[in-house]
Amino acid sequence: MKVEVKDVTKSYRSKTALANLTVAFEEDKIYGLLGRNGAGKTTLMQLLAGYTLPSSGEVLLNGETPFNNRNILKDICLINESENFKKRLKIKDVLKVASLFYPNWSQETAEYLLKQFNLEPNLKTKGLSKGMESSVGIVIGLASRAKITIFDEPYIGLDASARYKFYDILLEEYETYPRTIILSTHLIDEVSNLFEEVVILQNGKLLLQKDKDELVQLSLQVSGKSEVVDQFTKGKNVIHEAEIVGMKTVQLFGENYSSEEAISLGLQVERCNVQQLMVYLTEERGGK
Ligand SMILES: Nc1ncnc2c1ncn2[C@@H]1O[C@H](COP(=O)(O)OP(=O)(O)OP(=O)(O)O)[C@@H](O)[C@H]1O
Repeated sequence: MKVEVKDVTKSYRSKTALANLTVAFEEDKIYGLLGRNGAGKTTLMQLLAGYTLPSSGEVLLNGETPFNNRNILKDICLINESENFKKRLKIKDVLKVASLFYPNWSQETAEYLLKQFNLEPNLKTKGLSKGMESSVGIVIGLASRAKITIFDEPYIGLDASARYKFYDILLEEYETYPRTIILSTHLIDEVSNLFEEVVILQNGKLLLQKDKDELVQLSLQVSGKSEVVDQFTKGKNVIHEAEIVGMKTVQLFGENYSSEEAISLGLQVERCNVQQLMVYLTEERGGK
């Protein structure tokens, strides 16, 4: 399913959450949707899932607007950080309701995942811990097999081992039944291995959209004696630097910087990771 966001602005009274945003998502890819607090990620995901309408511009899924469009919404599943299940229902009833909504629903996957997350289907959702609620959301998201599955910080309250279980199962599921997965997260280090493409929002605008490996290849981190580092980085696009007692570490971004020259100068060289790039590229001091 083709996802196009065309020149979308979304305002809440005086606040502009998204400003003339144009971005597209391809079929069957895992996207990392990243950005600082308030960058507009949740707003974008809610627009994609038809929860709300843009103030201007268009959100199109296979050429149709998702808002109030059952034909399209059956293929989109958005799991939020705070899923509000009807408290009277048992877990199995919540899953039943979801299964009626999503035509590709896999009951087998749902049952497998319940076991993986140690969820007893007869438990009422009323008494669930935060982590268990998150697990139910994850079960729904994965078992829906919706063509577009969106997770907005889905693991609040999940401990590290449950989160790693989620990442493993997500990848397994994706390999068996490819779909478009959009993952918004602040735990970038944990999740970035899953991303094929990275979309970074900043102040409601698109800062960059790139293949994850290409993104990392465009970066270079060099460390060593300050004067040698300065000699190497002169004229290059520095996105961050830190200096302690005559030693400097500098991150560069924007070109396929050759590591050979830096190594020949005796500098230590490595690529930046996605988390570093998100943080440094969105620093308000304009990158420097
Ligand atoms: N319902 C709303 N009413 C008023 N302002 C809102 C509303 N929803 C979002 N905003 C504002 O729009 C901006 C973008 O918010 P959004 O939740 O989309 O960002 P985000 O990137 O998901 O942030 P976070 O990482 O903190 O969850 C923020 O300034 C937020 O305060």
